[in-house]
Amino acid sequence: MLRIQPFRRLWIVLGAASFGDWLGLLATALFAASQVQGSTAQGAAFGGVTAIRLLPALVLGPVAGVFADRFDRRWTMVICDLLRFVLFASIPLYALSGAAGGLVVGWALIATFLIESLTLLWIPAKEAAVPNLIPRARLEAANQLTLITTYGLTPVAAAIGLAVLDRGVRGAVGGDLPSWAEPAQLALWFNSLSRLATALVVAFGIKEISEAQRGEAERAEQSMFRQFSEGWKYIGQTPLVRGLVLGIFGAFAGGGIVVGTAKFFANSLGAGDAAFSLLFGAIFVGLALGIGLGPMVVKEMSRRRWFGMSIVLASAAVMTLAFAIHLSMAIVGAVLVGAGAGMAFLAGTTLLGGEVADEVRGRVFAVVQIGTRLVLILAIGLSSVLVGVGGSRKLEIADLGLSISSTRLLLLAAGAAGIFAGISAFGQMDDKKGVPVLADLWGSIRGRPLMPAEPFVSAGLFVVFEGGEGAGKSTQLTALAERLRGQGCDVVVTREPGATGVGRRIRSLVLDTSGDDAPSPRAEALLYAADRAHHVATVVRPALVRGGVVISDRYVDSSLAYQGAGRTLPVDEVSWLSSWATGGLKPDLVVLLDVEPHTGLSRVASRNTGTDRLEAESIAFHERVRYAFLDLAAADPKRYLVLDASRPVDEISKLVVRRVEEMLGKPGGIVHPRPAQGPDTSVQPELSDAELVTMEHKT
Ligand SMILES: Nc1ncnc2c1ncn2[C@@H]1O[C@H](COP(=O)(O)OP(=O)(O)O)[C@@H](O)[C@H]1O
Ligand SMILES: Cc1cn([C@H]2C[C@H](O)[C@@H](COP(=O)(O)OP(=O)(O)O)O2)c(=O)[nH]c1=O
Repeated sequence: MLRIQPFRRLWIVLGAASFGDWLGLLATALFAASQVQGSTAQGAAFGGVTAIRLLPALVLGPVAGVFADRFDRRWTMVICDLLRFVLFASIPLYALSGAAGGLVVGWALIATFLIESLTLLWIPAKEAAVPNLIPRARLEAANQLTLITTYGLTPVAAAIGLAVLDRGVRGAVGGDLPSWAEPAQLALWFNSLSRLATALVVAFGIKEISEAQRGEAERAEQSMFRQFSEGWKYIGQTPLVRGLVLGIFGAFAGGGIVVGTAKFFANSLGAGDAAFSLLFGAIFVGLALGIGLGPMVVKEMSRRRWFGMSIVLASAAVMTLAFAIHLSMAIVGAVLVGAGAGMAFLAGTTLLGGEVADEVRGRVFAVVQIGTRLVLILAIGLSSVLVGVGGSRKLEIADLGLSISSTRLLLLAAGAAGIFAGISAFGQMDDKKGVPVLADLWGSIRGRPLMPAEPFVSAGLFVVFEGGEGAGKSTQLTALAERLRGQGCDVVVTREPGATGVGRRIRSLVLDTSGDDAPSPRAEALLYAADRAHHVATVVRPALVRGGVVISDRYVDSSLAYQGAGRTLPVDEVSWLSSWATGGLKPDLVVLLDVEPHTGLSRVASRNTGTDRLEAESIAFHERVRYAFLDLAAADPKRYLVLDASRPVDEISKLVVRRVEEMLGKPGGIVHPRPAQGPDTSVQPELSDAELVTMEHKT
């Protein structure tokens, strides 16, 4: 990642800036703690600072994103940072000037307000710019790096730095610090300088930010108000963005409730302040695990699905907290809450960056940023109030001796609400509709995510004949086709391999070769799959769409039996390959003509057409093939008609015809099987421009 120069530069300066921010936060906290006594006063101080941090969001929030989309993002960032440089430095400078304490505090509050306002303009510009600096496929890794730096490395470094600084300086000067060297002051100096550095680096070192920003012309044309309303329209009308926003807000509301109730929750476990810190630590460990290891676990899973699932995981973990009766349970729950939240955070940021078009990205990020602040603070505030009001009351459930505290009820409710938000977000943005969720998750973890079935509506009937050599497939197939044609059906008779031009060439590659020329087992499997892919795309699907009856001599099961059982390739891999080739198309009916290999092979021999490469295999090979077919039929009996192929031709064909006519005659038609699933070919779907941005530009 760091080999991409503009990104590297941005990462370094942002790391430094984030270090400064954390330093400032910690130092301010230290400072505040030493200044005020008692929980009420601390609460008031907290409230005051919170209000100051919230106010800019309310005032500036609506336009912050328009700024990032309308103006050059590089200059937006540079100007904001230069102003922040001045503002940060002004606080300790003013203090040094010897002004009265009250005035210094007053100016600190005003400067904080201004700095926060600038931050609100700066963040959407930065967030919207980053995706343009990196290839889409690397965006997730970039986000991982940034999130770990911002929430993992720098806060720890800041805490250590502050402790060392404090001790070191105090030790050196023998206890009494000159005022300029107080940690809070030093943090402000550092902050100020890091902002200057960021401004310079962005201005001179990352010109790419301006170059990559598109939509120059229309930015100037549209009025700001128009851009503002279009941004909202885009968010409201694009299911992906709607889902993301909903999910992120849900997650933050849940997180807020957890934070708001944490103190009481620790008490309800009968553990003290140490438990409180442990639980918080556990959440952080979980966050780090989720962000650091999440992508490795789910591998190629659809990021849209991962996002929804992570929110459900975090919320379910919040619910388990409600039932935790022991600290150890609560810690496991807290790790899971963190892991789910971390994964959702990573997936969400990556989706926002990668799938929201450049022109509106700033506005979308602004809404997310400001919305999350509001939701978080509301949730923390409301839940602390609720817990405070209801905390003392405990409902004793009869003889069980269980008690329900309002803390736990709140956690339960938060978890339930989060699950609801996760599921609705999932539904809004699912890019693999119809693919079972748990199977997809399991497949992804094993490195083989399932594939969404190709959109396709079959109006016809797809019948496949399977069986060993000489079982009588061609004979029966011809009989069935004649019968149906006689009834006026649109019948397409086809076969694998070799029904198409491409297929005929593949067929001769795979069957007419021998010795050193013969394809190896894996090559053979791929050749059959290639034939099948082309066959399905050009013959089978079009006929089915038209409403025809397609009758095929062999299909997927032959690969499973011959290449899987016969050649002993892993059957699930062969199956996966076939469903990739066919886009998941399954037959409506498989007629399996079961025959002893001896019988079948002797019929073929008496046909006197010579033997192909597979017919020439050993009897043991053909035995394996036969039992593989029978196993497949046993696993899905409804879809198979297994017939004893040693019976006379007419007897067999009567049974086949009866079954097919039954299927065709049923009012309501045929119940098509659910498509088979194979590998996911659309991991991060490259959306077309039309999907990417659905804003019309009417003049
Ligand atoms: N039920 C049956 N009983 C006896 N012989 C059969 C039967 N079905 C087919 N045959 C004969 O067996 C040979 C192979 O049949 P064919 O339909 O070509 O099998 P496949 O297509 O499965 O290889 C042909 O000569 C055919 O006439
Ligand atoms: C479709 C398919 C066929 N085969 C083999 C089975 C057959 O031996 C051969 C060709 O099948 P087929 O055309 O049915 O030959 P025949 O008319 O002699 O029965 O290809 C596979 O091994 N895998 C496959 O996926």
